[in-house]
Amino acid sequence: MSFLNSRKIAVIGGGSWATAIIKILCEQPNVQIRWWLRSKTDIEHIRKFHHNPSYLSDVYLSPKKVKVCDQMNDAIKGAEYVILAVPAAFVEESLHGLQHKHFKAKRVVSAIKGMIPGENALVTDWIADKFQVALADTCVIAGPCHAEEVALEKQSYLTIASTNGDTAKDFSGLMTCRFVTAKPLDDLYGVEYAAVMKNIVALACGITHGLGYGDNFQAVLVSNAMQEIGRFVTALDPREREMSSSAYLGDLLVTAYSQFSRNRLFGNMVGRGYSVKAAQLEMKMIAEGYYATKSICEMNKKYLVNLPVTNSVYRILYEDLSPVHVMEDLKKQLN
Ligand SMILES: NC(=O)C1=CN([C@@H]2O[C@H](COP(=O)(O)OP(=O)(O)OC[C@H]3O[C@@H](n4cnc5c(N)ncnc54)[C@H](OP(=O)(O)O)[C@@H]3O)[C@@H](O)[C@H]2O)C=CC1
Ligand SMILES: O=C(CO)COP(=O)(O)O
Repeated sequence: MSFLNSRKIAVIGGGSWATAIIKILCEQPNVQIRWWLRSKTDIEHIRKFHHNPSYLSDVYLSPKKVKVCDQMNDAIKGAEYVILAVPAAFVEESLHGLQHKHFKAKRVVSAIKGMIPGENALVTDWIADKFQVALADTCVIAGPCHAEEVALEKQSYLTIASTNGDTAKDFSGLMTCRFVTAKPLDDLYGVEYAAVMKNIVALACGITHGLGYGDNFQAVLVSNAMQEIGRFVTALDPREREMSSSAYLGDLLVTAYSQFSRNRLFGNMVGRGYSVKAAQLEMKMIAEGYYATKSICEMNKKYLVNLPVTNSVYRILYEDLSPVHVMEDLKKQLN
């Protein structure tokens, strides 16, 4: 396959998910990936040794398919798809200096399960607004999938959601390989909000686990939380959707129960008595649910949906209330 015929993809972000996505894409015979990451030392290391020293360092990154770039412009120039894989809180800073013209004739893929803090915007909405990209030229990568399991080539499923069926189908093809099955779906908002909210639930699961609650309680917490996510998503974007499918329930389950979940780990530290600041300092990785909790609670001032789990996490993380007391209170609201 010549360079001219290859699929050109830019990946923005140097963390575990960006590294895993590149591994998946490299399974395609005909891709050329340009990868922007902010760390100059990581860039140098990847150029020399073809592994990311900071995240998923076992993953081999073929130099035939992957070119690392320290300039954002070089990464996105000529790309058909631009995949955003930095935590939501750093999207604005990472894309600083880019304008509408840089996104012309490109489709933007959000691999992010978070909201732009301060603006309380979904990443696809924010991109559409800020860079005048048509919403139909955006899509999201969702579904229950931890980067660490991709690195181990454990069978995984992804959902590619877009309002544009052709984009969802085409990009699903690029994300399907020996160990990943990606399926298209047309519910962009529902999938994106569910992916944001499941992180908050995983924080709650971590907190209760850290406090000493067991599996019996967590099952009740997760099933109540699933109803909560359904209520919120329906209030914002009412339509028929199968909430028990893997893009919604599946992602909630893996994040709530997996040893690899950053959000669960963060919550667990808070439940065991770490302050929020100390837990953040302890973790190199980012727990999106921390930011999402604030965004969803602020948004909900308008929608007034009953969100007992999200409100409880907010009270612990942002009002500095005792996790013990907040969970005692939550217990009375579950069924
Ligand atoms: N990891 C996973 O399994 C999955 C993650 N996602 C989503 O992917 C997105 C990216 O997360 P993930 O790859 O896991 O992140 P990680 O927690 O693995 O890595 C953190 C990333 O954030 C960057 N970062 C940290 N602080 C800053 C800062 N102040 N300014 C700019 N960048 C900073 C790091 O860059 P540096 O190394 O230079 O510090 C690194 O790229 C999130 O929205 C997450 O929800 C979605 C599905 C699965
Ligand atoms: O979204 C994920 C798995 O589907 C990753 O969740 P964490 O960020 O909690 O690790």
